[in-house]
Amino acid sequence: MLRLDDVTKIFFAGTANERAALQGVTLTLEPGDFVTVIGSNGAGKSTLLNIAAGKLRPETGQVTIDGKDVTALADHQRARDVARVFQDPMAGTAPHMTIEENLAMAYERGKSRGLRRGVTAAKRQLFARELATLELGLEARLKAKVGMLSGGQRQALSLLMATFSEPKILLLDEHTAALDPQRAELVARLTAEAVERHHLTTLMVTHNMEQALRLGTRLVMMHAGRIILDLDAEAKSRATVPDLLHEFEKIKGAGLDDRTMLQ
Ligand SMILES: Nc1ncnc2c1ncn2[C@@H]1O[C@H](COP(=O)(O)OP(=O)(O)OP(=O)(O)O)[C@@H](O)[C@H]1O
Repeated sequence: MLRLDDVTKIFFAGTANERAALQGVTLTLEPGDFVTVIGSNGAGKSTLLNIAAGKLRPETGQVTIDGKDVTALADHQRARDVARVFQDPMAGTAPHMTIEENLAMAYERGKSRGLRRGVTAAKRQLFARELATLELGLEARLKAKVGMLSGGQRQALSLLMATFSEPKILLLDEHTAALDPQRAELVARLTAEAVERHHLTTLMVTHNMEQALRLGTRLVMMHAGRIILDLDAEAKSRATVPDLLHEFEKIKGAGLDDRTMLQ
């Protein structure tokens, strides 16, 4: 469903600030794969998502979605196929619009311009049904402005907006990191349910190794622009946080000095 072939991304090439963010990364996600991505700061995780989303173009390599070469397509040209939830709960929703207007916008995402916009009675019913799955009572607040919601409620809504129109690829960029532990847990549970319910092909970046092991069907570890570990469902189910730390330690050579991995 999603294929990255030998993808390289270099920032400030040929200057003293040159940064090889991705170095020959090859990754294939089959339909329904839910891959969690971990790695130290600057490992290339966000760049990987940006390349998949079309926010960035690779210097070399190819990106394929559902058999179609999309390497040259910008993010808005992939909008029908790719949905994304960011770390910042404010990023995925429009605060001055109501819950139902936000959902209507997401519903129309990537559809042809000729389609009627706005909220019809049928859509309102659909939105209420979808909101009820969040179990946050938002189905009774369809006309509330999104800016009035808490960070956790807003992130749950962002997740719903990204998933209910069933994109081919779902990209989650540390989407629980800015929430308190209880809300992070809720959004993690909602993520697992939505991915399962819609059978979504998903890439999720997280700094939380325990979460990376618990969620998803496959785990990828990155370091210095490369994939250094790729665990399938079976290997992932047996792996522990100390195992992951050990792998990371091995690649870094002299002991673990990146505390951001320790969560
Ligand atoms: N827009 C950019 N311009 C210049 N350099 C960049 C840009 N984006 C990323 N980089 C560099 O590319 C490398 C990979 O960054 P990236 O953000 O992908 O890492 P990451 O694994 O997501 O890190 P973190 O966990 O800290 O978010 C880093 O060296 C970073 O400084």
